[in-house]
Amino acid sequence: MSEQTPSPQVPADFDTEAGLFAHQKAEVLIQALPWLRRFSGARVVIKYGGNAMVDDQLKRAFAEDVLFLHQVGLRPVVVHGGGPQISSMLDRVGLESEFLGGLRVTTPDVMDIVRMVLTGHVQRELVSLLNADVAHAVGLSGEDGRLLQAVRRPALVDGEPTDVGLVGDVVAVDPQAVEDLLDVGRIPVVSTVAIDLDEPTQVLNVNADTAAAALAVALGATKLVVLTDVEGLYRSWPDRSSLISHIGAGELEGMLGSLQSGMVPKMEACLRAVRGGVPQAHVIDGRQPHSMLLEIFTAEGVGTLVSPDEEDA
Ligand SMILES: Nc1ncnc2c1ncn2[C@@H]1O[C@H](COP(=O)(O)OP(=O)(O)O)[C@@H](O)[C@H]1O
Ligand SMILES: CC(=O)N[C@@H](CCC(=O)OP(=O)(O)O)C(=O)O
Repeated sequence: MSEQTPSPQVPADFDTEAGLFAHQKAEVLIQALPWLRRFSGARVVIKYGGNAMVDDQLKRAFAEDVLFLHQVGLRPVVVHGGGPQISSMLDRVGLESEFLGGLRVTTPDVMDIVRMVLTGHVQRELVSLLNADVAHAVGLSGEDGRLLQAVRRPALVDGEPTDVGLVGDVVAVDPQAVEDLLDVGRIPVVSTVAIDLDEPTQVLNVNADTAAAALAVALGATKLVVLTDVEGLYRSWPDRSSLISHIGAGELEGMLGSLQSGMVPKMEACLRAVRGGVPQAHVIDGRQPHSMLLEIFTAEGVGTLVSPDEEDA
């Protein structure tokens, strides 16, 4: 039997898996250098939405990106969602999933499931993926060290405040538990279950986007990156030609009233972050493998960048 030889059409310095020549690989690395310098030591809060956790391969690519950031000297903090995962578990146990004004109606039974799915399932899975080779990641809930403190809030339905049960707004953050982990080189993975400031043994269900923004502000993060299941913010959703690559806080504030569904808390979160002193907030497509690396290490970036207006800066 004759030995297999590489096809003569493929040059020796071409990596077919990467689709790059050796000199192109070197170029990619060189181009990343200014960004590596700029973000060395920077805290980056990454919000990983439940809708972006589409399949195992994408989740692994997400973990690789976080580990890459950590390895090259950034300090990533992962805040995860899990809305679809909560809905699916509620369905399995025969409880209803109801949303009012974008917030889940959260009875005590639903709250038990929210806490169980976020801290016991989604967080554990992400921590395991991040620790597959080296033990860097540690999971915590907003309850730990009173990290996320919330007060109960109603939903707005046709402008009317409507009770949605055990749902809160994060009004205060004690970032010490996260700081402690960062100080010893860990990657914190945060589930967004908050404590009720008015009744500290009670827990509240909070939107993961707004919790991530509050944490980014409290940590003095350099960036908030929100991964979701669209390319970014569209000016006239669902017109795919209307993707906004850069928007200032003032203009975004003017747009908030016209946004729909999941984009409302996401863009409110970006606004809250930049108005709270985070220099850049991004919404990027979590369905694209390695979108986070493209956003952080290329001049073009990807998705939608929200920056503070001059007066906020
Ligand atoms: N202007 C807009 N631009 C982009 N997406 C929008 C817009 N308005 C509404 N959406 C919807 O918001 C969704 C993202 O929010 P959501 O489903 O809550 O994501 P996640 O689970 O990642 O938090 C998109 O998939 C899209 O259907
Ligand atoms: C109050 C409220 O609605 N909380 C959300 C929390 C999870 C979340 O925000 O997850 P995503 O980021 O995947 O949307 C919920 O129960 O679905």
